[in-house]
Amino acid sequence: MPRVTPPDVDRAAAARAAVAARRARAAVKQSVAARERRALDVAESAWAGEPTAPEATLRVRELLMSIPSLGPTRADRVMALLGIAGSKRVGGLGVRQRTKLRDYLLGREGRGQLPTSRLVVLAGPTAVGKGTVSRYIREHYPNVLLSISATTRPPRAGEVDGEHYYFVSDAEFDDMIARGEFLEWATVHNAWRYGTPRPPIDAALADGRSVLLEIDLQGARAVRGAMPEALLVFLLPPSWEELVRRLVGRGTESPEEQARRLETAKVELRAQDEFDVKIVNREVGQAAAEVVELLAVP
Ligand SMILES: Nc1ncnc2c1ncn2[C@@H]1O[C@H](COP(=O)(O)OP(=O)(O)OP(=O)(O)O)[C@@H](O)[C@H]1O
Ligand SMILES: Nc1nc2c(ncn2[C@@H]2O[C@H](COP(=O)(O)O)[C@@H](O)[C@H]2O)c(=O)[nH]1
Repeated sequence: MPRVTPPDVDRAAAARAAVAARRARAAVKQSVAARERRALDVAESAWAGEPTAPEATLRVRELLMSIPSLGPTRADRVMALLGIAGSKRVGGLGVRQRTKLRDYLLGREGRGQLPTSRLVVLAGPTAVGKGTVSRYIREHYPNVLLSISATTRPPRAGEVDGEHYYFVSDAEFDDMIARGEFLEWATVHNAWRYGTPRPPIDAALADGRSVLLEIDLQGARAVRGAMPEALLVFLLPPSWEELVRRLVGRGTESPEEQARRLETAKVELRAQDEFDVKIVNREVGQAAAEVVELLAVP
């Protein structure tokens, strides 16, 4: 039997402590995984059983908070991202919300495979400030990847090709459609065509980087169809009167065009509940910060 000298005793104790710590960490991990699995089981049995069953009457917030790493703040944030109101009960969720919650809980189970990036789509009525908020993000958050659309509209003063848009001819736009290069495209305000090039988005997401698109309502709907995992954000004005003030104050449209856009805006505002998250653009910096926060995967 080898003699154990004092330094060896220290080393042996340290090794035993390290093994114990590893085991404790593994046990904690297992119990977290078990509680995540349990949260999913509770949700599934709520949806399979009676609406009055205890699982069904449980609030989604409480269900989420049964997961050890989710405190009240993170649970609220997850609910906002999933588009679930704070008061909702598990059994009261609609089909789409159930799918989102299920995907979220399933994603947590295999945390290793959970995506680290996200596609966020920012849309909203004309003149609400989509362009202004996007510009603010471009200037103040250089790490955010903003998709650059192609458009057949001519550049405005100060706009740079390849930075604000890819300014292309009608024929070039047709070619891009034919080559299947767009994630979505649309004719906006009955005037020019705009499209989101898909290859840079696929590359960024595969690389673990989130991407922000600032597009119109038709585009947002098309993205939802093509990539249901995208997060759709609707930018709202503080009031209808303020929206009119912004459109008229911008002074880039004729009175006839303003009237036409305001009619479209009424239709667009009615679509707000199709979106996962709503942000009111009261102050540009604040709205931009809220959008940027959504680009991080919780
Ligand atoms: N938070 C805000 N407070 C006050 N004015 C704002 C705010 N955000 C934007 N604006 C102003 O509102 C006007 C419209 O903004 P912007 O052009 O960004 O809208 P948009 O949603 O991109 O419009 P469109 O879809 O018609 O291109 C601009 O004059 C802009 O300076
Ligand atoms: N469907 C898409 N809409 C887009 C895209 N890029 C921009 N837009 C929207 O167009 C209008 C007008 O933009 P403007 O810069 O000419 O004022 C605005 O609502 C944008 O959100 C796109 O790729 N697809």
